[in-house]
Amino acid sequence: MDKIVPVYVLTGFLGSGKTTLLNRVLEEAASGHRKIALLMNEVGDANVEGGLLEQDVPMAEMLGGCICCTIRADLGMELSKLAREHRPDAIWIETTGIARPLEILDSVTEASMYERLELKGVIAVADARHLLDRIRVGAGKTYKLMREQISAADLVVLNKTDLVGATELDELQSLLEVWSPNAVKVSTVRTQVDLEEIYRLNHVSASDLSRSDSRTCSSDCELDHAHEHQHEHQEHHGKGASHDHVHALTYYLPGPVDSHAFEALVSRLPEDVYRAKGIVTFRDTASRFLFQYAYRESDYLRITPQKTVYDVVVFIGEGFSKQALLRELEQLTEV
Ligand SMILES: Nc1nc2c(ncn2[C@@H]2O[C@H](COP(=O)(O)OP(=O)(O)OP(=O)(O)O)[C@@H](O)[C@H]2O)c(=O)[nH]1
Repeated sequence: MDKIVPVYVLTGFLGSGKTTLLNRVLEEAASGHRKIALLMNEVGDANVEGGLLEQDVPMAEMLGGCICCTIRADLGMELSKLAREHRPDAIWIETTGIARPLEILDSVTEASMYERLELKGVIAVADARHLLDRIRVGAGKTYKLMREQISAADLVVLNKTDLVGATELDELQSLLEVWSPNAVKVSTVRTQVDLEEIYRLNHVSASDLSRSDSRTCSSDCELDHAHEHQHEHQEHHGKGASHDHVHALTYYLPGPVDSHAFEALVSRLPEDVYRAKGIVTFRDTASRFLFQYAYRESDYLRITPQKTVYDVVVFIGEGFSKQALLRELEQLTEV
C-alpha cells in the first residue's frame, strides 16, 4: 500500500517571506534526506521564484492564474501527478500572495480521493511591518486577506520582525492571539522557524501542537497506521473537545460502512461543518458512492471508478470538534 503523502500549504501576502522559508525547507530536506516536491503557483505566466530556488526538486508550476480561483480545478490533478510520479515525503504548495486559503483547502482535500494525500498544515507567513501598516488602516482588501490567511493557519510565522520595534512586536503578537488563537505562532527574522515544528503539524489536531512531542506522526506515516496515529494523538493529548479555526478532517475508511449509519452520521453533523465530500462503499448495497455535502444538503452519486480511488471522507468547517467527529467515524467502521 502506498504511503500517505503529507501536504503543506504555504500562504502569506506578497513579499512576506514565503520563498525564503521554502529555501530553508529545501536545504533542510537535502541534508536530512527528505524528498520534497513543490507545487508553485504564480498569477503571471512565469515562475520567477521557482527558477531562483537553490535546489533541484520535483516541481509542478501552475502559472497564469490563482489556484484558489481561475485554475483551481487543476490543483488536484497536479498534486496527484506529483505524488504518483515522485512519491515524495512531503509536498509543499506555495500559493500566490493573493490566494484565499479556504478555496485551496477545499481543492487539496478533494485530491485525497484520487491520491493518498493528506493536508497536514497551513503555514501563513506575515510581514510584520506590512501587517502593522495595514492594521493601522484597519480596512481594505489587503487587510481582509491578510487576516483571512492568518486565521486559516495552523502555524503563523510573523516574519521581518527586524523591521518593527519591541512595542510594535508586542502589539502584533497580541493581535495574532485574537485572530488565530489555536495556531502556533513564531516571530522570526528571515523565517528562521524550527522546521520540525512544521513537520509535527497535524491538521487533525492542530490545536494540540503546542503540547506535541516525539510521539507525533513522522512524515513517512503509512496509511495502515493513520488510524492508529490519529488515535494516539487523541489519547495522548486528552479527549477534551478542541475548538479550532477553519480546518479539514481527512479520514481514509478502512472498509465498507453501513449506509444508514453513515447517513445518520451526516445528519448529525454540527452546523459548523459546512462542507464534506468523499467516496464510500456501502456494505448493505455493495456499491460505491461519491458523497457530497454542502450547507446541510447531501447528495450520493453511484460510481464505478475506472481507476483506483480510495474510500475517504473529508470534512471542512470552522470550530467543530475534530476529535468528536473522528470518534464517530471510528465507531462507524467498527460496526
Ligand atoms: N528585512 C527583512 N527582509 C526579509 C526577511 N525575510 C525575507 N526578506 C526579504 O523580503 C523579500 C521578499 O521575500 P520572499 O521570500 O521572496 O517573499 P515571498 O512571500 O515569496 O514573495 P512573493 O513571491 O512576492 O509572494 C526578499 O528580498 C527577502 O530577502 C526578514 O525577516 N527581514
